[in-house]
Amino acid sequence: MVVQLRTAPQQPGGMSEGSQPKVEANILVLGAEKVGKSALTVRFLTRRFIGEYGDIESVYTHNVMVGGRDVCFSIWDSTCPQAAELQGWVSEKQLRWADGFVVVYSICDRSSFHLAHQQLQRIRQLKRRGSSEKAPVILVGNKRDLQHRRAVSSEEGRLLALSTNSGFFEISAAETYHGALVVFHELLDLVRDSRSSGKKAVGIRSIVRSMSAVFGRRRTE
Ligand SMILES: Nc1nc2c(ncn2[C@@H]2O[C@H](COP(=O)(O)OP(=O)(O)OP(=O)(O)O)[C@@H](O)[C@H]2O)c(=O)[nH]1
Repeated sequence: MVVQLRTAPQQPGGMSEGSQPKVEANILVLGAEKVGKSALTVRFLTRRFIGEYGDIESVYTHNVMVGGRDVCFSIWDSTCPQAAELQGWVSEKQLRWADGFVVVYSICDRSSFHLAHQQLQRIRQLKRRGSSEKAPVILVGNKRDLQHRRAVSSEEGRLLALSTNSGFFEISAAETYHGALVVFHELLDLVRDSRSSGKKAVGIRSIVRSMSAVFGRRRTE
């Protein structure tokens, strides 16, 4: 079951105050069990770290101003399947729903890093509908405050992000709000970039289509 939660009242209509269209972004938060997916999400939504979180899968709707633009985030805080053979799995439904992905591992848990790798590969296999662009992804190494229990080096995280064309941050959802903020804002930038390059590609495709339609017609005349 996925619960829908709203953290701030939504404005009616799709336009923000300055008559700029509202930006909407569906963000899927993935990762192994207990890596801090909910802690990261709740930190971003409320600025708070509450320590213990339920294991109910939730989609939060959150309206916020980013760089003067009205943004509506829908954030799906997913749960990791219990069965070992399903753990790297990301469903078709999730992949199609999301405009961008946050893949979280714990720097203290090497198996969560392996799982993050599998999930990144699965996301990368997806050819996005209507776009040749890669899906925007941020890889997050969480629990940076637990340096004495570190099992995954920053370098390994950075290399994995580089090899999968993802952004990368190490953060502590427990210690600061800033890390969570940067993750979601950076991902929003990537989503917007990918949409505008998608539009350019569609624009070029439609020019090519019109030209071939014209030439095609001439050939048959
Ligand atoms: N020290 C430390 N603990 C953290 C941090 N983030 C989360 N935790 C703790 O890690 C545990 C799991 O956090 P959750 O946010 O519930 O993790 P999750 O990935 O959503 O868990 P599931 O949905 O049950 O898989 C909790 O006890 C949190 O308090 C962090 O940055 N540092």
